[in-house]
Amino acid sequence: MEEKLDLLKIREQISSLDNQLLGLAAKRRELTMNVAKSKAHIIRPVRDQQREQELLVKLIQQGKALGLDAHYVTRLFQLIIEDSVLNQQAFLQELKNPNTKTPTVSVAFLGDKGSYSYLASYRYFSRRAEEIIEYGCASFNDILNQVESGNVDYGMLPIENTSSGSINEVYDLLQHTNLSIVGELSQPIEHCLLSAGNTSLDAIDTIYAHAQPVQQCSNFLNKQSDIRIEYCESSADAMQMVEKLTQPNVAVIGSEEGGQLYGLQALQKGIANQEENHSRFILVARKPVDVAEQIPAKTTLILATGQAPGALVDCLVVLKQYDINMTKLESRPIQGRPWEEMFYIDLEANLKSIAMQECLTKLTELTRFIKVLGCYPSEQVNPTSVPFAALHNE
Ligand SMILES: C=C(O[C@@H]1C=C(C(=O)O)C=C[C@H]1O)C(=O)O
Repeated sequence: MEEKLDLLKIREQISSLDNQLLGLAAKRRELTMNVAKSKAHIIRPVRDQQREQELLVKLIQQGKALGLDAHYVTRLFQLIIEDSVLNQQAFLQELKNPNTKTPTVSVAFLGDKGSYSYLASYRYFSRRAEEIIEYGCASFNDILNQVESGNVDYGMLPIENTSSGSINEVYDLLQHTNLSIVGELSQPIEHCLLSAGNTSLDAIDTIYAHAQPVQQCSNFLNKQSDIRIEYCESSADAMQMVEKLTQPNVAVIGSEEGGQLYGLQALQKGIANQEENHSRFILVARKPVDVAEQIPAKTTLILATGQAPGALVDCLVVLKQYDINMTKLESRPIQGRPWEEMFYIDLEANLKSIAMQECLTKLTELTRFIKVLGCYPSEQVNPTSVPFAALHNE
């Protein structure tokens, strides 16, 4: 009895401390927003990795004195710093594009509540809007139509995945749209096998899923004998189906978080081929945005070269001349022109920079067709590493 009372008391103390930690995290966030305001005036980059490293080394030392291990302190503060950087970026981006700041945004995404695109939309706008008007669509094409027609403000589209690669259908649609890419988001995709009610993996003979998760979980699926795959238009459709059927022999591939919206439970977690399974999403809108100078920017181009030897190399040499790093190069066939390719290129550059403008002029001379799909803030915040000595007591 005494032990039980003690447990309650200790838990109360823990909860009270957790609440204080949250209060401190909120205060820290407020201070970093003041830092962002100062950077807006003096035009300094949001990221200062030297300051981050100094901060981490000091915190590791202070943590050690309190009995906290170096890896724990590092991970904790890398997460806090990532949040700080992304919030500062969102703030400066709004300052640069005041017309895009609205408390309510309407977003088109694939599927219904609980789809991966739905979760990505909420995550992206959590720092940027107070309310989302959801617009679930049946296809990628429909998402673009909804934005193009002015029915919704934004469209969220998956573009690539660390297991299954590029999403070709989205690349092909981008060739013909007038929309601009205005943002990106990388989201961990944690596939689970979900079911309605009590059942076991052995009892499952039918799995409902979208084609992308099926590809990304092929190793797990190949190991299951006598399983039938029922393809659905989105993971949300698949989850709705399994919720409706409520049978012990059916399951669905989806996220645990999304499955909760349909009362589904995880029979098995982490079923993707790669443990680190991430998808990159792009956000499209009718008007392009300018990226604040303090933020690392990406520019996406599509271009077609002539059929001459080394034509693509000539374009890449121009990038080298202007010291512009390319983070992705993808090629897709051009409809009606057999064996000719359209190249999609992601560059680490701000479209408004002198280097990028000069580079574009040169590329235009070298290509048959060139179009800027958009310039947007890079959301990739690679954690600052700490020196080996700081981590290992030296
Ligand atoms: C808050 C700042 O901006 C960024 C975030 C940091 C943080 O959250 O501690 C540290 C350095 C910068 O990368 C700053 O420059 O001080």
